[in-house]
Amino acid sequence: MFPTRIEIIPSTGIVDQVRALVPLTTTLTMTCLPHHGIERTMRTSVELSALGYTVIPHLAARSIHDRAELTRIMRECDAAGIGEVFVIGGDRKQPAGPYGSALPVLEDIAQYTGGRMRAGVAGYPEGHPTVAALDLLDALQDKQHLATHVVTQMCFDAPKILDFAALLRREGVDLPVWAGVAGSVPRTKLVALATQIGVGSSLKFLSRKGPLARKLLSGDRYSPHPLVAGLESQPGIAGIHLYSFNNLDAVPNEAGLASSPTALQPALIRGAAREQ
Ligand SMILES: NC(=O)C1=CN([C@@H]2O[C@H](COP(=O)(O)OP(=O)(O)OC[C@H]3O[C@@H](n4cnc5c(N)ncnc54)[C@H](O)[C@@H]3O)[C@@H](O)[C@H]2O)C=CC1
Ligand SMILES: Nc1nc(=O)c2c([nH]1)NC[C@@H]1CN(c3ccc(C(=O)N[C@@H](CCC(=O)O)C(=O)O)cc3)CN21
Repeated sequence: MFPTRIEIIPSTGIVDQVRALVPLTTTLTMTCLPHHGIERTMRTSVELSALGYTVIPHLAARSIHDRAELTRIMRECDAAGIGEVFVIGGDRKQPAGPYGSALPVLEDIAQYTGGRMRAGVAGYPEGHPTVAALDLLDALQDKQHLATHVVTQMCFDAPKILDFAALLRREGVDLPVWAGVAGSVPRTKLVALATQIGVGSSLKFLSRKGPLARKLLSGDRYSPHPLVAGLESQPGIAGIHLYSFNNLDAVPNEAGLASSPTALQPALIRGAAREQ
């Protein structure tokens, strides 16, 4: 089984929800949305870290107000025992401060921490709605000496993720690739979220593709099970980054795990606890 990390959104009440449903040994990654800001990501990360979880805050470059804020964040990470962050450009149209993209944030983090902070960066197996594929590849090549791994944007197609990992190798990017996979969330919610983040067309394409693809989207909930199985059968992927969208509930009994694909999310959440 792949090592698995669970991405959560720092919504109100999430700390109690995580505490109730997710094993303490799990690695969690904490989204940074433009309307939340980084402070909320950091506050929730520090709280969960204090409870004993391994937490990876997302630092959206465009949401950082100034360099002093970044040094504050690094100090908070240090005090909380947080040794890894995920550095992303961010969805804010206009940067709040001096950082327009991930690279200068990675550079400052490396400088402030003497290279001790591990940092993930994003990869796009299906491209990006507004940034050209070559620009994204250039950016990855520029960032790789400061990064420890790549996490892929949500994608619904195993061959596309594997091809992307192979492309990175050919282009000289040797970082481990974690596959970004949507968790078991209600289908209508997934379609809305995928559209919002610019991967809606791949999801719609999937829904027209064939019996297996249709099965993924049939019923009330998306199931990541066939996608994860498709990745597991091939080399090239370091682990699963599960976009849970905070659907951490519905932990079934053990008997349900082997046969029910919708039970995969709880299985992955339990599996995530074995990453360490
Ligand atoms: N994959 C993920 O998990 C997430 C992806 N994003 C999206 O990813 C974009 C790029 O972030 P990274 O992959 O870290 O690339 P990056 O920050 O390394 O930048 C790569 C290229 O995209 C441009 N860019 C970055 N943010 C932009 C924006 N908001 N609008 C227009 N151009 C932008 C940069 O100027 C650069 O040419 C974000 O702006 C956002 O749309 C945001 C949050 C999470
Ligand atoms: N472009 C982009 N931006 C992102 O923020 C992002 C990606 N891509 N790809 C992977 C994940 C998925 N992300 C998301 C996207 C939307 C919600 C979401 O639930 N949005 C709710 C608001 C939640 C809240 O405010 O508490 C919504 O209704 O918009 C969560 C995580 C974060 N990441």
